[in-house]
Amino acid sequence: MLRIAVPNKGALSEPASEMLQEAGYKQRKDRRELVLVDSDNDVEFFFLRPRDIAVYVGSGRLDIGITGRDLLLDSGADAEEIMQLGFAGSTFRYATRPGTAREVGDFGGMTVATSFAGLVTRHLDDHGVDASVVRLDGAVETAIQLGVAEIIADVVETGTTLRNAGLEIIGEPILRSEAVVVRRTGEDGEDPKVRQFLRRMHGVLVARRYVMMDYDIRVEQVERAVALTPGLESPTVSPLHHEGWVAVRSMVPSQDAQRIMDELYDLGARAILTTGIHACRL
Ligand SMILES: Nc1ncnc2c1ncn2[C@@H]1O[C@H](COP(=O)(O)OP(=O)(O)OP(=O)(O)O)[C@@H](O)[C@H]1O
Ligand SMILES: O=P(O)(O)OC[C@H]1O[C@H](OP(=O)(O)OP(=O)(O)O)[C@H](O)[C@@H]1O
Ligand SMILES: [Mg+2]
Repeated sequence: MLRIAVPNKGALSEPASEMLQEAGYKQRKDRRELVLVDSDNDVEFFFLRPRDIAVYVGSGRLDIGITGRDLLLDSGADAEEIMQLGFAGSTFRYATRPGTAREVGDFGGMTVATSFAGLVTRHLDDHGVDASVVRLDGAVETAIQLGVAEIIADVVETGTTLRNAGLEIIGEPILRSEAVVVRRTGEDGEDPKVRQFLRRMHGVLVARRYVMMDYDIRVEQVERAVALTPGLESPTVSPLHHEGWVAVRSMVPSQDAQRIMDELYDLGARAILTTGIHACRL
């Protein structure tokens, strides 16, 4: 049975469970459930604190886990990223009150407050900066107001939290993060259960990002139309009863679908339809 760690709280929890559900796995109905066996799929889910997931996986107690890249790197656990999941995207950045510092090189002798002490300590060392790091559990923005630190390092999505606290971002992102699947470093990449899990998750990503597009077009225009809808491998072109016309079927990125429909229409395509993809294996 494949043993998978899933975030039980926070920004990663709901989107991770939604994605697993779309991939056909059973998910918990009650947030207090800690372990869930999905015997149909031969999988056991362990709902754990996001910060602890890389530690469990790195210790070899669990096969794989879903966590944030920032949490994985902060943990220093013996685990590595094997797939990007495209949600909980954020940057990890330094911020301070205007006028305090302009770049990491100015932090010498100052104190940096963060919930990601591992990441920050490493980043300061890499830049040869001698600053102290104070580890806090969350809401680190307030550390500056209360005089605990001059600088903070925290997760930034829209930047609203920092703006509301009167802080400004300093320098380039320390890293760009998103939800990822992790596995113990150097584990066998060919484990069929893990491969199947990753294929299912990849199927969800593709189903979310693409729609199926169908249209009818005159034979003379097929090449130009197909250039607009090349699909992932090659579009299906079938004869129509109406002579001189063909039907084309192809996957297109959802975000481009309306523009492509307009362009196909201008080429003379008609009966242009898009339908959602429920699930897929490529
Ligand atoms: N606003 C956000 N947008 C995108 N990702 C976020 C956001 N806040 C946190 N994350 C991501 O969620 C993970 C942190 O999860 P964690 O549960 O520890 O914090 P949280 O979501 O802020 O919950 P908590 O309420 O416990 O602080 C990290 O990978 C982080 O990058
Ligand atoms: O850039 P923004 O869109 O404002 O989002 C980023 C904020 O969201 C998270 O905080 P959360 O609300 O989870 O509170 P926390 O500090 O207690 O973790 C994160 O820690 C940042 O503070
Ligand atoms: Mg938080």
